[in-house]
Parts: sequence; C-alpha cells; structure tokens
Amino acid sequence: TLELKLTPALVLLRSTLEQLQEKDTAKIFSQPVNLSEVPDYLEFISKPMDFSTMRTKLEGHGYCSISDLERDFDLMISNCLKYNSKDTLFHKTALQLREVGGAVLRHAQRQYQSIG
Ligand SMILES: CC(=O)c1c[nH]c2ccccc12
Repeated sequence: TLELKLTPALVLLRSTLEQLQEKDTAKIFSQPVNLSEVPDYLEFISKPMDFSTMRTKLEGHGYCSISDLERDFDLMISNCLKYNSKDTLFHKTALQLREVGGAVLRHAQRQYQSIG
C-alpha cells in the first residue's frame, strides 16, 4: 500500500508492537505498574516500561529499528522477572512472553531488512 511505501519502518514497528501486545493475553503489561498500588516498585526497578509507554514512544518516532523496540521489550520483561518472585504468575507469564515475543521479533527483523 501507499503507506508501506512512504513510511515502511513505522508501519512495521507498529505492527510488531501490536503483535507483541497480542501475546500479553492477561494484559499485565498494558499499562505502567501503578506506583500508588505498588509503593516499593521503584526500590527495585529503576526504569519502568510497559506497552502503552512503548506505543507513545513509537508514535513519537522514538524507535529507529526493531532492536530499539526489542530493547524496551526486554527491559519490560526483565523488570517483571526482577520484581516478581519465581513462584508468581506474573514471573511465569513474563518468561512465556519472552519466548513468544522473541519469535515475533526475529520475524520482524527479517522483514525490516527486506524493506531496506
Ligand atoms: C508487570 C508487573 O510486574 C505488574 C503488573 N501489575 C502488577 C501489580 C503489582 C505488582 C507488579 C505488577
């Protein structure tokens, strides 16, 4: 389509972020961790990250490549693995999302290279 010709990178980044967010079926990563509900969160996590923050950054041209997007995805996952102990559903969900998200990102990287 015309859009793909004009801004292929942005279209591909947006589609990749949407595919990653679809995998978060429990929607635990949709919004920032609520710091009033979780008052000690910033004692453990220096750089919070979530999908809504990533979306805003993407629309503001904050990502230049798939690996830029992957960096914030990995940050979001590692924050969750750090804050939530191994026996929690949040921790197990993050491990699962890391695997399925990795496959999404590998495919997107190949597409990104192909549009030049
Ligand atoms: C993604 C994540 O760590 C969390 C998502 N929602 C939360 C609520 C309390 C504590 C942590 C979280």
